[in-house]
Formats: sequence, C-alpha cells, structure tokens
Amino acid sequence: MNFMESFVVSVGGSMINPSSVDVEYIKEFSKIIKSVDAPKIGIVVGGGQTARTYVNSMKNFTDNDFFLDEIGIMATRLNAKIVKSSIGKLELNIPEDVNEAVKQLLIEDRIVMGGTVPGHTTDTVSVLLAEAVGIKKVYNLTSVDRVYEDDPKKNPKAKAIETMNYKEAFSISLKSYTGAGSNQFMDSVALLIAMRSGIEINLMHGKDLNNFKNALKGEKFIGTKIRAD
Ligand SMILES: Nc1ncnc2c1ncn2[C@@H]1O[C@H](COP(=O)(O)OP(=O)(O)O)[C@@H](O)[C@H]1O
Ligand SMILES: O=c1ccn([C@@H]2O[C@H](COP(=O)(O)OP(=O)(O)O)[C@@H](O)[C@H]2O)c(=O)[nH]1
Repeated sequence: MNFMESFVVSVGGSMINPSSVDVEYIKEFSKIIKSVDAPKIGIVVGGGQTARTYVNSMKNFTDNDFFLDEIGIMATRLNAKIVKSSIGKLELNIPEDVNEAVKQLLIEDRIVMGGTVPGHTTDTVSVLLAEAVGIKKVYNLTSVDRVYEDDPKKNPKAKAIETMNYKEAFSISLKSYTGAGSNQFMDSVALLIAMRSGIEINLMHGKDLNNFKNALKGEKFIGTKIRAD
C-alpha cells in the first residue's frame, strides 16, 4: 500500500483480546501493517479482557488505583508481546516507556508497546509516542464506530460526530470519566497532548479493517476525526 506518512496506531484491547486472544484478528491486522510502506509505524496495544479480569479480581484486595493500573499495564504488555510476535522482531523487548520506544523506533521501522506508567491508558501512550517522534497522525482502533455526543452504549439515541475539535472531544470524554477503568472513547490526557502538539486523531471501529485501510490511504472512512479546526 502506497502510504508515505509515519503514524501511530492505538489498538484497543477489546480488538486483540475481547474475551480471549483473537489470533485471526491479529493476523489480519499484521497483514495490513506489513503491506503499508509508511517510514515509521508505532503500534500501541491495550489490555482488553485480561486487564479487566485482573483489575477486577485485584479490587477484592485493594482499591488503590495506582496498583490497579499497574496490573492493567502488565496485561497491555502481554497483549503487545503477542502482537509483536506477528509483526516485529521478538528479540527486541516491549518498550516500558516512551523514551525506550523512541530509541527502538530510530532503529526499527515498526515497534509494538503497551502501557507505561499508572494514571492514563494506552491512548495517552500512543499520543505521547507520536509527540516524541514528531508524528502528526494517530489512528485509534476501538469498540465503537465513531465518537457520539453521549456514550452510545448507555444512550442509543446519541448522535454520532464525524469531525470535531480537541476541546469538544475533551468535554465529551470527561463526561464518562469515572477513575481507573473508565469507559471513555479516549482518555482525556491523550486529548490534551494531541491538542498541544496538533496531532490528528482518527477514531474508528477496529474490527472493520477494510475501513482502517481506507483511512490509511486517505480515503473516506467511517469514523471520527479529531483535530484543531
Ligand atoms: N461519547 C462517546 N462516544 C463513543 N464511545 C463512548 C463515548 N463515551 C463513552 N464511550 C465508550 O467508550 C468505549 C471505548 O471502547 P473500549 O471498550 O474502552 O475499547 P478499547 O479501550 O479497547 O478501545 C466504548 O465502550 C463506549 O461505550
Ligand atoms: O500507560 C498505561 C496504560 C494502561 N494503564 C492501565 O491499564 C489498563 C488497560 O489499558 P487500556 O485501558 O489502554 O486498555 P484497553 O481499554 O484498550 O483494553 C488501563 O485502564 C489502566 O488501568 C496504565 O495505568 N498506564
């Protein structure tokens, strides 16, 4: 696929690991990544069901969000390792922070990572990675097809939004913030980082990989674009 611009893609854990590891999905996703000739691609993977299971089990013993986040991060790295086994060189570790990821990206053209530190989600990691290497485009593959004015799973009548600016996205995201494990389309910190560095976010349903391909090719796609104007 002829696509010259470097990008970061944040793959929701709900795609990789909805209830168990979705091997077929990982194969299809990897095929697309391998077919793209963008100079650099950063892939950031979420925790999915493994994160939920471990965080919820641990809640029987502690309500400390810092430590709950830590176990969530472990799950993201587990998922990152399996995605990496289908895309990149397994000899290279999963980067544990953005600096390490940047170093790997200087050497390798494709890198895979999960979470970094407590306090945010892999959405923020993906935008920070983009910011650090000067990438201006982030794709967010998630479990909803667009951003809506309200959480569509709670309010099925909510209106979908095709294009919005960072501030609008921030206020909608904040509405569904409930602390660790919040059910947001993207975490609010990620949107602030994107805003300060003018990083465009393209959110779409991750299961429709043809739609993702269209978005990569700069063609029309079903999703929401978040940018400055
Ligand atoms: N305004 C909104 N628009 C779209 N999705 C929203 C909104 N508010 C909350 N959500 C929720 O955001 C979640 C995003 O996907 P999520 O299940 O966290 O997947 P992942 O983190 O794996 O990408 C969905 O469950 C959706 O219900
Ligand atoms: O840099 C990170 C990435 C993840 N997490 C924790 O790990 C969980 C799972 O990550 P994420 O929400 O990104 O996964 P997904 O929702 O895509 O399954 C989050 O809810 C956080 O608790 C974290 O603390 N720091």
